[in-house]
Amino acid sequence: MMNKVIRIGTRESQLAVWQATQVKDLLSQHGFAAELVYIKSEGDIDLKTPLYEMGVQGIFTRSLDIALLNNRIDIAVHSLKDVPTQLPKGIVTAAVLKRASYKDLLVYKSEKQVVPIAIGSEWEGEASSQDSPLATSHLPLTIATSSIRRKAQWLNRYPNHIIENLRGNVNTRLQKLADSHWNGAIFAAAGLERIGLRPAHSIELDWMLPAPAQGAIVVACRKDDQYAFEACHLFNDAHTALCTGIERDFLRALLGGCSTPISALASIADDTVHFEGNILSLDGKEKASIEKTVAINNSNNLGVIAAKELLQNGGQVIADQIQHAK
Ligand SMILES: NCc1[nH]cc(CCC(=O)O)c1CC(=O)O
Repeated sequence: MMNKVIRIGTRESQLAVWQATQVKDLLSQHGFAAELVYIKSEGDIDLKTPLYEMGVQGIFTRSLDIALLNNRIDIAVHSLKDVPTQLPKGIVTAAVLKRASYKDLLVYKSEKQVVPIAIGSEWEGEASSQDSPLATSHLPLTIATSSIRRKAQWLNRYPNHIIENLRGNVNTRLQKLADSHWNGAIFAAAGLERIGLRPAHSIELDWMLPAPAQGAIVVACRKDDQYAFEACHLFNDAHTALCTGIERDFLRALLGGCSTPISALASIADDTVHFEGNILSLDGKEKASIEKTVAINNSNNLGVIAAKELLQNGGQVIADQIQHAK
């Protein structure tokens, strides 16, 4: 059985291929042969069952889910933050890899103009914007991102700034920034660092809370494929799996898979889990936050409990607003 070649499905972007190669190397280190299978688009797939019946949802993960269910690949490698909280029927998580940087990163044009604002740690948006020299002394920046979470958090802090839309994979987005008049654009640090494209003119946004599971890679396999599951589970990182599980429980309990400015970060220190989460209105004007620390062996329901508390403390109003706007 050890000579079976595990087929690793990946999308074709540089980042996706890097992540899939990482999994291939891990399998190889554990004595398993594997090969990459490039899955192009949904168009070339022969499948009779309507997607909604299979519960296939995510735009980034759908074609790989279908390839898995059609037995064209044995495992699929995803950025966990792109994976809908509800996995399709018949697909399970085989491993979550040790998390890289969870942070959001601002790539900027002019250091002098942008960096003091990006750091901006001496004031907190609405709380003290009157007495902050930063809040009043700078011209509004134009920042590019297509993430409603990043947009809402930036506008919450800097209400007079301008957010421009920026789509595409990380390579395209960097090029678009270079060709634009924008002051900067926001990326996941992990995405740029993995493929060696983090520019020198970039800075981490320590005040910005990441997307649930940002920076973590997940391996999915068919539920009945014990061989693939056991092979990949050898490099499952228990702490990352626990933290991203809490973050995704929080997301699911708040608004299911809907596209909403929801952020979450769980981290482990000694024997405790620290959790921070928030939900913002689309324009960034409204914000509700939650923070909790519990013992690690008491953290099972932390995501759901934090979501419930957040809903009771201003989160529900914001969630309703967003549902209404749809
Ligand atoms: N939404 C696209 C996406 N999905 C995963 C990453 C980067 C890697 C990660 O966050 O794990 C990115 C790029 C980005 O957000 O800039």
